[in-house]
Amino acid sequence: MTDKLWEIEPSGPLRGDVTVRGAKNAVSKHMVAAMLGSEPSTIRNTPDVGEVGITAAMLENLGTTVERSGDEITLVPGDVVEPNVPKAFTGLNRIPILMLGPLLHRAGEAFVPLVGGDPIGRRPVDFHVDALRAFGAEVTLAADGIHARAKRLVGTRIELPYPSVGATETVLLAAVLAQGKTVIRNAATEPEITELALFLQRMGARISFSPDRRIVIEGVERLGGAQTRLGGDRIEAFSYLVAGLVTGGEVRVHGCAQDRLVTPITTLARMGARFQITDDWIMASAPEGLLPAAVQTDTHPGFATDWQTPLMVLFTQADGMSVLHETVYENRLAYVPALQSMGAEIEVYDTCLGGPACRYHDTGARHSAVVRGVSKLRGGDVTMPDIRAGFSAVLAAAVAEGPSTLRGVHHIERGYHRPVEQFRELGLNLRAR
Ligand SMILES: CC(=O)N[C@H]1[C@@H](OP(=O)(O)OP(=O)(O)OC[C@H]2O[C@@H](n3ccc(=O)[nH]c3=O)[C@H](O)[C@@H]2O)O[C@H](CO)[C@@H](O)[C@@H]1O
Ligand SMILES: C=C(OP(=O)(O)O)C(=O)O
Repeated sequence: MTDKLWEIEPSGPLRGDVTVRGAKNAVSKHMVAAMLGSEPSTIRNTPDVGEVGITAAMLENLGTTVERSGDEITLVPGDVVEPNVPKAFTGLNRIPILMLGPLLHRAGEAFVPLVGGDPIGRRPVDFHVDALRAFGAEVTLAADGIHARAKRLVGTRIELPYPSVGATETVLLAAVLAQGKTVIRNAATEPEITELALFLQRMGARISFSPDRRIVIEGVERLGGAQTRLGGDRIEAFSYLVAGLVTGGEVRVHGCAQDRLVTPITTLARMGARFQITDDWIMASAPEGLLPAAVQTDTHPGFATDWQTPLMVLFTQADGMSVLHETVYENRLAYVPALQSMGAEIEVYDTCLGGPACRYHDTGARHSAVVRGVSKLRGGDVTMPDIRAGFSAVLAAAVAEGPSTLRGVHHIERGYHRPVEQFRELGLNLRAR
């Protein structure tokens, strides 16, 4: 495949305003939830990203009508539901696995092809499969995907081995129309989970959050439609704040509430960033330079794994040795060689540095990094391996001396809202070809 490429010239400090919309993952998951309703649903503040097109095409194939108008998406569930997600969608994103529960409710059977998403670890779907079996579904794993069948899902008790975001969503989407009560223990608590649960509650679901990562769902007979406006993408918001800091500039991010960024704002403040925060925007600058830090990624409310890649580039510009311990995905540091090729002084280790041992100690996975700053980065010719690593490559190119060529731009376009326009507005000398 010939992919688009971006050419980036040194541009100096990035300054200005960026507005973020709902997150790519949140939009897709609300679209899947809308399949459960017997009336239309509308989602507002949706971004222009490749992910939405992929999910919309899947839903259209299953019999849901998807209408887009500006930042609004309306979903009209069809009377007849096609239970098979076409194999043409194999590997395009991770959303099909979330469709199993809704398809079982609507059609009594389902097939979803193998899911993809970013190549940042093994990313098995065993928690999803085990959960659906606990609801009484007959699930068969095939070489090309997953088949499932169930006359009626029945509420159950599920303890997730790890607070997986996707598996928690699978359980929510299966439980809301299941017969009886479902209790999820060790559930994920990311803001996207809350946002999805609120949407389902508007559709008529009975969901309560209990202490200690427990969610209780009482199944109902029918869900209606709902309308919502998505909260701003916390990954994108953080990434643009870092774009300002790493280049010695100052970016003001609109559209993402402070409560979605509590942990990383404090991380950046400890590194020397100064913040101005209002109800409408957040702005960060570091006029006196940046200090190093030790950060460990974690489930919410910890420091999210998706914030890790821009932080790594920021570490290269902090004055001293920083440490990063990635505990969510075993292979999320796979992009480091690209930064090294641009002059970043980063060493990766298979031990758990800068925090307690995680699931990956003793596995040989190279999931910790030590970063020496301040490094002079030089322009490079880099292929983006995934969405968040793609953004980090843009940041490295923005800081580098000399021009850079970035390939694999479709990764960024899968999830960032109009990135070329946003970066150009901030003053980045970016040519898209
Ligand atoms: C489409 C989407 O929403 N993607 C997000 C979602 O991914 P996703 O939902 O795929 O991530 P999970 O929270 O499920 O994964 C967390 C960990 O659990 C493991 N696991 C998960 C499920 C399973 O059945 N078995 C298993 O072992 C994964 O390999 C990983 O090590 O949450 C991640 C963690 O916040 C984010 O980085 C992704 O951007
Ligand atoms: C890992 C991500 O996405 P996905 O799960 O869709 O691969 C991400 O958004 O950072």
